[in-house]
Amino acid sequence: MTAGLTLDAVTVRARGRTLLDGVSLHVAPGDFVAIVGPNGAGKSTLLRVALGLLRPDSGHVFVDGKDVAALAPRQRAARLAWLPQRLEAAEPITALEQVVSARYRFPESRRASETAANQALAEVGAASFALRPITELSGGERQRVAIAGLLAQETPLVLLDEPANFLDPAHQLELYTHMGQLWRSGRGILCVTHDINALLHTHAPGTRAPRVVGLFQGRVAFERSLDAPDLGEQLGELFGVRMHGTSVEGHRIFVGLPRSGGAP
Ligand SMILES: Nc1ncnc2c1ncn2[C@@H]1O[C@H](COP(=O)(O)OP(=O)(O)OP(=O)(O)O)[C@@H](O)[C@H]1O
Repeated sequence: MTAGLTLDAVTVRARGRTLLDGVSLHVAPGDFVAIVGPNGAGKSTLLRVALGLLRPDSGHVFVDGKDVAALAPRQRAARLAWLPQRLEAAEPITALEQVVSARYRFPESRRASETAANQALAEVGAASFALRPITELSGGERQRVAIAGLLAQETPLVLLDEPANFLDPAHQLELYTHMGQLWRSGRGILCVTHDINALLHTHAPGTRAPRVVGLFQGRVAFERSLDAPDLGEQLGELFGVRMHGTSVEGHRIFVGLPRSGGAP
């Protein structure tokens, strides 16, 4: 059995268009894989197919060696947690209730679910609004409640679609630091992001860096370590800009500049 998430030559078509074209990818326990790419490249589609929400037209998705489509909902919930890009309009349940529901797969008492949910809410700094209806929370507060749900689900694989959406800079930093801790605790993390620089918060300089996969028009354009010398060049190609790398406190950060070198 191959542990983790495997996409094997996955192709997805919709309305006569190819959204993913022969994508192969493996996220093992203890891997942090960031997916980057222009708008419409197929990043969210890749996550949806990995979760079994979308069936590939060809190719396969395996979770711990089993076809994701063959997993019962509880089995899937035991292995994969997902933070979607857009949080759906919700019922006015409390934040605590939402996080408790993320534990439905556990055969445990209500009290045990609430204890775990309260702990997860505290970890993301959301304890103070645990009893407020989620429909009354700000975008960033709701995002933190959703992240608490991910933590409470306690899965070996965590799939994130632009997790820093709506978060202010302090909470973005906290979020990526937290994801780095989850990664080092042995989880496999697949994270779609537009902010390559936010990834530096996942690890200390000189320690193992996340892998970065560039997606372009449904195909894998490159796969590199975040500290690869030519990553700026690859990112520049991907986004059609110049990516200037500069060092800050031992981390390399990237600044996008126009190709011509003139003013934007
Ligand atoms: N159900 C669908 N039917 C037809 N086209 C779709 C469908 N879902 C997505 N698409 C198209 O597939 C392409 C990839 O969409 P996807 O949401 O995966 O992109 P993305 O890389 O996540 O983009 P963004 O950075 O803007 O979030 C887009 O052009 C989108 O319009």
